[in-house]
Order: sequence, then C-alpha cells, then structure tokens
Amino acid sequence: MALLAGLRVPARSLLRAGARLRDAALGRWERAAGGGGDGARSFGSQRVLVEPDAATGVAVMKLWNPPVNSLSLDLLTELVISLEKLENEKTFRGIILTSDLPGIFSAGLDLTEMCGRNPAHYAEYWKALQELWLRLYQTHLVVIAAINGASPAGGCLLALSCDYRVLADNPKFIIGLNETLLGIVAPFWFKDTMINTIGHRATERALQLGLLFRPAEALQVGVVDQVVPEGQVQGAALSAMTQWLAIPDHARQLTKSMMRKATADRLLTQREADIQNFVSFLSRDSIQKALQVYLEKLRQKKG
Ligand SMILES: CCCCC/C=C\C/C=C\CCC/C=C/C(=O)SCCNC(=O)CCNC(=O)[C@H](O)C(C)(C)COP(=O)(O)OP(=O)(O)OC[C@H]1O[C@@H](n2cnc3c(N)ncnc32)[C@H](O)[C@@H]1OP(=O)(O)O
Repeated sequence: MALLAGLRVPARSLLRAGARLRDAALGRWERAAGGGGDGARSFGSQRVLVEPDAATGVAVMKLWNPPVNSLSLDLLTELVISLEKLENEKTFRGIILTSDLPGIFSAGLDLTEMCGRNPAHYAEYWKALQELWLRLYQTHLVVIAAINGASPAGGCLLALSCDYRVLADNPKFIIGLNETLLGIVAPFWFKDTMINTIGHRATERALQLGLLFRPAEALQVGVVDQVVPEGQVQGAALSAMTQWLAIPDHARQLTKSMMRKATADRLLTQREADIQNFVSFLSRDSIQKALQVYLEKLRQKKG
C-alpha cells in the first residue's frame, strides 16, 4: 500500500494495478483482447502490456511501471522478453510503443538502480539496458513510438531507437537527453542514436546543454517526426504504421539493418568494456553524490 500511496493515478488504474499484480504473482497473465474477434490475445507481464491485433499484424506495447515508468531492471527485462516474443510470432510486423501511465512516457533510467548499490548490481543493470537497446534498435519489426508523456534521458533513448516518433502536443511532454543536468554523461551509444536521428551539430548542442525539448522544438530539431493533439497520438502512430507496412518487409528490413548495423556493432564489439566503464563511472563518490542530490530534489519537489 505504501508503494501505491504516492501515485497520482485514478482509482480505475489502481484497481487495474491490483489485478495485474495479482495475476503477475500467478505468473504471466493473459486476457482476451477487447472485441478483437480474430483470436489475438493480449499478453504481457507485470510492467508491459501487449495488445496484439493479428488482423493488422500490429501490437500495441504499453509501459506500466508507476509512478513514472522509470526503466528499472525488472522493466528492462520484461521489455526484452515481450519484444522477443513478438519478433518470434510470424504474424507480427509492427509495434506501437507507448505508455499506460497518464502524462509520462518514461522518466528514463531508474535512478534508484544507480544509487547506493554495489558494482555487481550496476553491471547487471547496465547489461540489461544494453540488451534492450540492441534488441529495440535492431529489431526487424517496425517500431513506432506514440509518445504520450514526458520522455527525458533513457525515455528519449527508447523513443530514438524506434523507426518513427509521434509526440502528443503538451508543453509538459519534454523529450531529450538531459544527462549533463544530472552531472552524468550520455554513453557513446546514446549519443550515436541521437546523431543518427538529428545530426552531429544538433546532438552536440543538445547533449552538452542537456536540452529537454517541448513538442514544437522537438519537431523542429527532428527529435520527433510528428506532433499531434493529445488523445490522437496512438491513432496517428497507427496511421503512420500503414505507410511503413506498405513497404515489402525484406526490402525495408535490409535497409534498416544497413542503416543501423554499424552503430549497434560499435557497442557489440565493446560491451564488456562499456559495462566496466559504467560501473567505474558510477562508483565515483562525486557521481553518487550528484545523483543523490538530484534524486532528493525530485523527491522534495512535492513537499
Ligand atoms: C568520459 C567518461 C564517460 C563515461 C560514461 C560512462 C557511463 C555513463 C554513465 C552514466 C550514464 C547514465 C545515463 C542515464 C540516463 C538516464 O535516463 S538518468 C534518468 C534521467 N531522468 C530524469 O532526469 C527524469 C527525472 N524525473 C522527472 O523529471 C520527473 O519525475 C518527470 C518524469 C518529468 C515526471 O514529473 P512528475 O509527474 O511531476 O513526477 P515526480 O517528479 O513527482 O516523480 C514522481 C516520483 O518518481 C520518482 N522519479 C522520477 N524520476 C525518476 C527516475 N528516473 N528514477 C527513479 N525515480 C524517479 C520521483 O523521485 C518521485 O518519487 P517519490 O514519489 O517522491 O518517492
């Protein structure tokens, strides 16, 4: 109950949360997809709900990790499993990645996974993040981000790793790689993913200043491809998906691989070194202190 006490979610969501937690305790849950009639069933885990539509070959994947969809170790693991499952189902060609929490797409990496833990935990956490990025960035499926909330840092990385981004038009829905504001540094593969999306100069400025873009600026700089009124984001993502799925799979997939392989390979060839780098960076007293101060500021915001 204490965990739920701080959440700003409606009673309906709390009931749904209760049901999910119960079902998760029993193992992976399944329920019939509402009115689908095509035999497709929703599936998922505690923190990732997947609503597949076998008729269109598109699955909507919703993040649900209250209060802010921070990328905890559990969420990272569940995302990888859900992605792998969809990749292995031959009927699916596309994913809409979105959030099931009002106003938040993802708050990025879970700061509580990076503060006051031991080096083995940092290593495990970083490996899980690498795993998710490598899979999402290189998946043969079309992935469109329907960004229905704030999306800083790791949340922005998730969106940038998709093939196309639609952002809901609300000034609170900021997006960007703001690591420097926390006193930390975006790793090279975050930087590369952004360069591949908006170019070198715009990335250099965005990263050094830790810029968090509002929707109009995000569109202008190219961090997102489309801005639509709130409430239309999923519909717009589905419309965009039609265009992507009109292309023969083999041609689109080979092109995606041609565009992204070198970037992914750069991490693949130095995964272990990247983990060690992260662990030693995070283990510095000054970095731990900076993260603790930032986390404390977030916690006191409400007080
Ligand atoms: C040359 C050497 C190079 C070496 C490089 C090597 C390695 C690189 C090293 C490190 C790289 C790390 C990369 C990091 C990436 C990240 O993603 S870090 C996380 C960045 N995220 C943020 O800055 C977002 C912070 N959150 C917010 O701004 C807001 O929470 C919000 C998302 C805009 C939502 O605002 P609001 O709706 O008002 O909610 P609250 O702020 O009230 O938050 C509610 C509770 O959630 C907690 N929380 C928020 N964000 C996080 C988070 N990211 N992790 C964990 N917890 C979070 C917040 O504290 C509140 O908690 P309480 O309810 O008060 O307990």
